[in-house]
Parts: sequence; C-alpha cells; structure tokens
Amino acid sequence: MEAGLERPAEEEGTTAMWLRKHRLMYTAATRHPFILSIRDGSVDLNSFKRWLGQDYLFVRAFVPFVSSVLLKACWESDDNSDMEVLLSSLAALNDEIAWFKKEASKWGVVLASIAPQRVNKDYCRFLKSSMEPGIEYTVAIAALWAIELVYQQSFAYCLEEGSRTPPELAETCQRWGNEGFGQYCQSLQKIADRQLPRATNEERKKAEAVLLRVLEHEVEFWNMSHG
Ligand SMILES: Cc1ncc(CN)c(N)n1
Repeated sequence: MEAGLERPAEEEGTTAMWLRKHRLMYTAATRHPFILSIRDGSVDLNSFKRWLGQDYLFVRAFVPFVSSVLLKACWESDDNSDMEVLLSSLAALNDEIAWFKKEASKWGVVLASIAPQRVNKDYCRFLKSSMEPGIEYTVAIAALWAIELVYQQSFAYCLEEGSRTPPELAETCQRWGNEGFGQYCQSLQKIADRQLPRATNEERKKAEAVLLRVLEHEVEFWNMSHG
C-alpha cells in the first residue's frame, strides 16, 4: 500500500482521504511512464539528463517557497516542532543543490546554459503564487507535503525489490526514495492533518485544490522530462 494510505479508516486523516478520492491523479503522478522506465531499466538517458537540468532550476525556485512556509509556521503554527520539520527541509535543499551540481558534471550537463521549459515555468509560477502572504499556512503546508510526497513515492518505487533501476541512477532514487525522506513526508502529512480539521471549509477546499494542482504539475513535469 502506498504511503499516506496505511491508517485504518476510523483514524484516517484528511490527506489520506484525499489521496483515496484522487487516486487516479495520484497514481498518474507517482507511477508515471518516466518513473516506470527508470524502474524497469529502459530509461532514455537523454530524458534523465533533461529531467536533471530542469529539476535543478525547479529546486532553486522551491527554496523561497519552502522558506515562505517556514515563515508562515513561525507566525501561524501553535506547534513548535513545525519549525524543525521545515528547517530540515531547507537543510535538505542545501544538500540537494550541491548534489545537482555534482550529478550534472558527472553527466556532462551544463547547468548554467539551461533555460527553463514552459512546463517548468508554469510550475514555478504556481510556487510563486503559493508564497503570497494571503495563502494560509494550512494551504501552503498541503502544497509542500504533496510536492515532496510525489518524489518520495516515485523514487522509492524504483528501489523496491524486483526493480531493475540502472546502477548509475540508484543515487538519484535514494535521494528521495530513502526512509529518512519518507519520514520527513510523514511529518509534513501530520502537520497538514493537524491543521486541516480546524481550518475553515474554504481553506480546506483551497488545500484540496492545491493538492490536485500539484499532482497535475508533477505529471506535466514528468511528461516534459520523458520527451
Ligand atoms: C518537480 C519536483 N517536484 C518535487 C521535488 C522534490 N523536492 C522536486 N525536486 N522536483
């Protein structure tokens, strides 16, 4: 069973309920043909390189978004531990940027000469709109959780027993598919599930809509990489 869906029905949080309700979109985002091609070893390495360059640009745009969620946590959360979760997110992004640079040079990808494709620009525009002060903490944390979950679920799938992921891509899959990253996603999910029941109906609707937008953007991002 996929992450986020494992709790018994009587304890089910809002986020798990949404993942069940939107299972088709969730599966489209986490079991995309690009990911399946990594898992079965048939991945086109040019597609991988395209993903690498575009995702580096995305991650740079993701840093200010995560920072904005951290600021919202400082102002709006009544649980001190949210700050640590979001700080760990920023620390991981620091490592991630260094990793992208190292990985790009390994694959001969010149990051400085890469221009963002339209799909990437659209996704970064969505991130920017999600940073605005008017966006509630609950909505922003739901977006962050969904963005991280898609990568965690996708890359963890490429590491499962029976997968034939090429050894040179194993490190990439480990980056987001490792257990620690899975626990971090669960911490985000817990924050969202704590916030959502006390939010207004309007906020809850916005958070659910944001989940769907993230899943759509993620599918588009994989499509762009797959070529
Ligand atoms: C497109 C995308 N989505 C999610 C992640 C995980 N931070 C990422 N690096 N890139």
